[in-house]
This record gives sequence, structure tokens and C-alpha cells, in this order.
Amino acid sequence: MRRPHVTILGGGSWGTAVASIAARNAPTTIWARDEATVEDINTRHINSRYLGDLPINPALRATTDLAQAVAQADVLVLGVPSQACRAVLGEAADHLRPWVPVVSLVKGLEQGSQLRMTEVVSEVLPGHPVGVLNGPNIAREIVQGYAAAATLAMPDQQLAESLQGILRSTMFRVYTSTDVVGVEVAGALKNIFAIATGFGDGLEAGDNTRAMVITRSLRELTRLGVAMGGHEQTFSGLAGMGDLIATCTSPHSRNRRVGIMLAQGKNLDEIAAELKQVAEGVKSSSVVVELAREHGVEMRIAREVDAVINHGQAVVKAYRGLLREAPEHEFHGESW
Ligand SMILES: NC(=O)C1=CN([C@@H]2O[C@H](COP(=O)(O)OP(=O)(O)OC[C@H]3O[C@@H](n4cnc5c(N)ncnc54)[C@H](O)[C@@H]3O)[C@@H](O)[C@H]2O)C=CC1
Ligand SMILES: O=C(CO)COP(=O)(O)O
Repeated sequence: MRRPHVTILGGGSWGTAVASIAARNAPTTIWARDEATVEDINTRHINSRYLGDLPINPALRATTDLAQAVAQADVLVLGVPSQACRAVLGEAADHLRPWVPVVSLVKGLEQGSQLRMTEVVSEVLPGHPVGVLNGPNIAREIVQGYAAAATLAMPDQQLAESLQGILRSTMFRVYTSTDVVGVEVAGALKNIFAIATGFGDGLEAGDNTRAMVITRSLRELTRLGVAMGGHEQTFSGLAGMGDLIATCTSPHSRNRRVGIMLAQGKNLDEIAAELKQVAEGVKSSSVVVELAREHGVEMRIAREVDAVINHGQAVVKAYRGLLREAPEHEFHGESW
């Protein structure tokens, strides 16, 4: 039987990491808009801009030709930042064969529409089965071959099981789920809370503060996720608790670093210039606050992150403001 061809859209750190795994299991092409990245992957088997000199699978092919990459896809994987997804999918639409499944790797929400990326896929590519792969997955550690796990959520469990075999390796364990909403909301929200954790770390508040922010963030994340239709248990799984732990504690997390740098008094332009990579929480923070309002869910931590990022609030004021609020019952209250 012919092995399915995997096409990944997006030649950044995570698209490259997942493509490198898929290339062990199936013929795999990665589309990147940047010539130098394509050249790097095809000839030197590295992605120096995003992953330094870490070796990636030499079987992986890269191209700047979107039409050609998409036309050969039996499975399409979406790995560009959330605010670029609609435009990239729009360009891909005319070239993609019917019914080809689409898997989103993206952990962001679309500004304006407030949509999750699987919803954007369904709008731009109607009729295609769509799912999401999320979990505690710092790209460079996965390329280095350290053990990790993620959850692939799709409404069709059988399809998820067939894609599981393409996206996993011995060191990258892919679990399945049918809770697309829960897995996807968890992946997007944890970035806002990683920024909040970064605030505490940037203010040198200590380990207890970090643990408090992570744990209370999980409550906030779960409340909104359930209100949006996610299953409660999903939020204690890999895409929820797992990714909160990784992103809120890793020195590699870009969202956490955004929080640290804001606490150090840098502005968003300076931070973007320093990071040179996407930190999805910056753009998703306003969307999360809008969604919380619409669903009637109190999200104090997320509101402070939004206030700092979008309304000029000082980090130290956000921190003190949170501490002034009286705590309620740990599990039944609405306080943070
Ligand atoms: N890096 C990581 O460890 C992980 C990232 N993710 C998620 O994966 C998604 C992609 O992130 P990364 O690969 O980390 O980002 P990145 O910043 O490393 O790379 C982004 C890639 O998208 C491309 N891109 C940006 N705007 C574009 C546009 N308008 N059209 C076409 N290409 C465009 C860039 O050229 C680059 O190749 C994000 O939603 C992120 O949250 C998920 C798990 C792990
Ligand atoms: O999603 C990630 C880890 O699971 C990557 O986090 P950052 O985008 O904050 O680097």
C-alpha cells in the first residue's frame, strides 16, 4: 500500500520538529516561505534560524512552492502562527484534494473572529476532517530526542488512530482524544498563563508564587474551557496541566519570556525584536478576555495579562492588584 504523503505548512521551530518526526514514518514535505530555510533543510538538514544546528531528519524535503506541497498532501499539517493561518489556508485551498485530513499544531485564537484554528480550517476548507495536536512540546527538546507526549484530538477516533502512527516516534508519544474543543482551548490559553507566570518570575517572586499562579491558572483555564464545550478531564491532561507545566516553567518558552521581559520594563516592540519568534499569548490575550466575558466566566489572571499587554498596565500593579483580591473557596469560588 502507498504510504500517505504528509505536508506541513510552516517552517518555524514547531513545524520543523513535527515534520522531522513525520519524515520517519512517511514521505514528508515542509512548506516554508523563506528560501534560506528551505535551502538549510534540504542541503544541511538543519533549520538554523529556528533550531540552531540541531540535526533534523535528512529524509525531510522542503519547498517554497505552496501549490506543489499542498497538491501532493494526503495529510495536511498546519504550523504557521494563528494570525497567518486563514491567509495561508486560503492560498492552499485550490490545491488541496477533497477529504484530505488537516491537523493543526497552532496554539492561538484568531483576533476579530475569536475562532479556534480548527474552526478557521473548517471555514476555509469545508468538508475536510480536522483535528489538533497539542501538548507540552518545547520544539527544540523534541528535535533533540528527549521523551515527550501530546494529544491528537479529532471527532473521528479511527482517523485519529491512523494519523497517530504518522505523527509519533518512540520518543514522541501521541495519545488520542475526541475532545477537539478542550485540547485546542487548553493549548491557546496556557500561553496567557505562561505570560502571567513570567510576570512573577520577572519580579523574582519565587517558586511558591510560580506554583500558585500555575495552579490557579489551571482553574481559570478549565472554567472557560468547560464553558466553551471542552471536557473537564481534558484540562488535567497533556494539553492542559501538562502544557501549563512546560510553558510556565521552561526557560525556552517564548510566552513566559514575554512575561519576564515585560516585568523587566521592556515594551512589546523590544520584546518582539529580541524573540524573533511567535509568542501566541500576546495576540490571544484580548480574545480570551472577550470570550470570558461572553461566556460569563471570571478570569482575573487573564484580565491582568490583557491589561498589561493591551492597556499599558504596569506588571507590578497587576501583581499587587491580584494579591488584593480576597480568595474564596478553592474549587467553588470565582476568585483567582
Ligand atoms: N515552538 C514550539 O515549541 C511550539 C509551538 N507551537 C505552536 O506552533 C505554532 C507555530 O509556532 P512556531 O513554529 O513555534 O513559530 P516560529 O516563530 O518558530 O515560526 C513561525 C513560522 O511561520 C512562518 N510564518 C509566519 N507568518 C507567516 C505568514 N504570514 N505566512 C507564511 N508563513 C508565516 C515563519 O516564517 C516561520 O517559518 C504556534 O501556534 C505555536 O504556539 C506548538 C507547540 C510547540
Ligand atoms: O507550546 C509550547 C510548548 O508546549 C511552546 O511554548 P512557547 O510558544 O511559549 O515557546
